Amino acid sequence: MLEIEDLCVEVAGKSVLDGVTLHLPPGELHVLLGPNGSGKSSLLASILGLPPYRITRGAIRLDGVPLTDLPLHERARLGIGMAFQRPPGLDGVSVSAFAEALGAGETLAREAAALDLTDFVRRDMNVGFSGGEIKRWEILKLFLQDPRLMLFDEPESGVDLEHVIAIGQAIRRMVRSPDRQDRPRAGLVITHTGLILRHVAADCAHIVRDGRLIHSGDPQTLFTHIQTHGYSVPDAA
Ligand SMILES: Nc1ncnc2c1ncn2[C@@H]1O[C@H](COP(=O)(O)OP(=O)(O)OP(=O)(O)O)[C@@H](O)[C@H]1O
Repeated sequence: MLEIEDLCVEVAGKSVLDGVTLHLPPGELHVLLGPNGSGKSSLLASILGLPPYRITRGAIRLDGVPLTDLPLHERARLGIGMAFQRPPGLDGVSVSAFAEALGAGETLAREAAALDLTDFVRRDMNVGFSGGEIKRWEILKLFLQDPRLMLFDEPESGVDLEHVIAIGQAIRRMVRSPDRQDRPRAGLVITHTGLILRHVAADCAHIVRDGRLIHSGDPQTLFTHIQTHGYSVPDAA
């Protein structure tokens, strides 16, 4: 599904990713762990094609299709979607109008209830939403967009414990189910707190440090290791 090979990325003249290789098979959910400023969000932004991240070496492929020269809108058309950490408010674009434009009215009714957002459907997207409400809406937005490759930037940060369960279950439901064309999905989740790990049944975790992917392994084992030893390579700890 997603293949990242030897990826090097610069932003504002500074190297933020240095030789990252990561393979995400169809149907799987992987987790990115790492200290602040290590390059996790830069990796998601580079997959989606957000400016100002500049790929200087390496490749990103979705089902064998090279992405590195494609603009953001073409990557979105190929089926890449992201739940953003700090999305802007969109005055004049209501949640229900957005869903209708995507032909996803039924999905909105069903998933808004699951994410406790039923009362939000007439409101403008992210306008006046609290921090936790934004996080839930970003998950619901992905249900409406129906991407194949789902990127989640800290989906549970600032979310109360009850809604972390709803978000985790929604992520699991989305990633484990096929898209509307019956194709398998895959997901990549950034987490600091690890709370989401209890609910998403991740297949693999990767530690990113100083722009490098330094270790991959079982998510719960790596998270327990980090809580005790920090973001070191487990074998060397
Ligand atoms: N637009 C930008 N301009 C300048 N520096 C940037 C820009 N975007 C990212 N960086 C820098 O790149 C480095 C990696 O940032 P990134 O957001 O990818 O880290 P992160 O691992 O997601 O961190 P956190 O856990 O704090 O969210 C940081 O030092 C950051 O300041």
